[in-house]
Amino acid sequence: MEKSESAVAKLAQAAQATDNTENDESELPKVFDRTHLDDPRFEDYSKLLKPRPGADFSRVFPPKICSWAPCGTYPSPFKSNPERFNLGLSFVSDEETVLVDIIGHVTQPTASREFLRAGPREFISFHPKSVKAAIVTCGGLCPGINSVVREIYNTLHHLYGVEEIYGIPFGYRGFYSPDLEYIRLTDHNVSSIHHQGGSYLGSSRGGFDLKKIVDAIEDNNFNQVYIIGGDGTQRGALKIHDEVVRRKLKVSVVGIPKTIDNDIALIDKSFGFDTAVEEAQRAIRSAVVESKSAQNGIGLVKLMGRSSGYIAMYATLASHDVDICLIPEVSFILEGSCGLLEYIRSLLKRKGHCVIVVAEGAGMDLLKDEVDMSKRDASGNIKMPDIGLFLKDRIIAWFTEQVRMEITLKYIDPTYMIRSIPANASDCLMCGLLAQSAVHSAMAGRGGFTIGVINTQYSIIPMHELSSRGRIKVDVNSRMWHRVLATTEQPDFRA
Ligand SMILES: Nc1ncnc2c1ncn2[C@@H]1O[C@H](COP(=O)(O)OP(=O)(O)O)[C@@H](O)[C@H]1O
Ligand SMILES: O=P(O)(O)OC[C@H]1O[C@](O)(COP(=O)(O)O)[C@@H](O)[C@@H]1O
Ligand SMILES: [Mg+2]
Repeated sequence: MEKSESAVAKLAQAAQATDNTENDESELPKVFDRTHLDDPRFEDYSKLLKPRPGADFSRVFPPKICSWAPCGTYPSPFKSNPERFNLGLSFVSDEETVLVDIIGHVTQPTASREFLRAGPREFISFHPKSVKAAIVTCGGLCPGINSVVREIYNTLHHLYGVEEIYGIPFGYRGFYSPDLEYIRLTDHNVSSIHHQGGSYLGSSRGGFDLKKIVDAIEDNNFNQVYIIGGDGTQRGALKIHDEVVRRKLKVSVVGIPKTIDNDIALIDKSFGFDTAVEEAQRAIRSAVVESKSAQNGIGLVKLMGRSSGYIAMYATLASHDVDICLIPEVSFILEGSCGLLEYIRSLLKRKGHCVIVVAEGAGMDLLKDEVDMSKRDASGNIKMPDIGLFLKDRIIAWFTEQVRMEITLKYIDPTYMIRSIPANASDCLMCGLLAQSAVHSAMAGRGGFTIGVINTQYSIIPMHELSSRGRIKVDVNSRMWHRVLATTEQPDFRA
């Protein structure tokens, strides 16, 4: 079959012939007429499924837009053109779910929350020519943001045939700031952004104004809004979704979790985290070299992690060279026989050198007098004093003034270097799949959801499921933290 005769082309012709507006969807080929909101088929599919025998499963599916705004139903372009779109061979149905809790116990009944599995659907709720998409990136940088933006564009444009895709500049404020212009995304301007670190669209903290943002969405006729950001951003995305539902707008609000800190609940890992941990190895290796090359050498590396120590923990485990790992979740004391300083002295005596990794949020109780709760960034995050510099000064002072021992301490702070680089291969892969999953789910008419990887499966998570859980922290009773203690052999620095 000639490409011009493909189903996509036919859909496109039909759409153009009807002036591309939502109201003209009635002119487009439809599989069934699902525009009546009282149609029982609009019900959340999860309610129609029978419970699994002998199991306590809790299905949590995101809403379908057709439950608050009229939608059509169209065949996926992959369905009617299998020779071009192999994806049509692997449709995912709304009966496929992903279990959150997969570790069982022989004496316990199986029970788990259960989310919808992401993937292309056989039928879609947006005619591709009626889609006007917006993509926004908020919060701190993270490797892979550009890969996500580019793949959302590519999936919308090249797989579904969507023409109008815009980037919102500099985070939430970009929706409404008069001095900022939306960026029309094209093959040309996104072609190589995945090779660059940072955000091609720009990002920012603060600037969340619900009314102005949803007014902008409504005034500009955006009907798919992809929001890439961390916990704060996702909380904002849920508010936008709720307001969209309140106004009964046919808009799919989609979250893609982003944070370098990997502290988002439920999901296996956030994109960019692997890359950051890998880049942190370079700093740790430098610290090892410096410390080993000096008499009584100490290498001190500060890594990101304002409220959680995942980067420090994984970087420590990956390096196998770290003697002490300090994270926000575990308090420590400096002085005394159980203190950090005495332990450093014992390491120098035993090994001649030592390497310390400290997460930026560690030891805040030691710095509590310096924490000024009124000093916050635009998103309300507390500006914290520098634990790395504090430790450096205290260690040098203690050895010089109290122990009277000559040491060489090299302090390495790669903070922004680990997040400003492009994503590594495994993160690039994840970014691509997250973006594709996000687009497939939005095209299928879901709204108010976040895409995440759960037990290696790409899943559609209702936004409130993430927002209600907030940021997670390292569990100091977990096997992972116990592995850190086993690898470093560090003691408990608590009195
Ligand atoms: N509770 C919230 N409700 C609405 N918007 C929020 C909330 N918290 C943060 N935001 C907005 O989300 C964006 C990013 O938040 P921030 O905390 O800086 O980064 P991250 O999303 O990575 O956690 C900012 O524009 C901020 O104004
Ligand atoms: O200096 P900035 O840009 O505020 O970013 C620093 C902070 O951002 C973080 O990386 C987390 O923020 P995000 O969740 O936005 O990625 C922290 O670990 C770090 O303290
Ligand atoms: Mg945050």
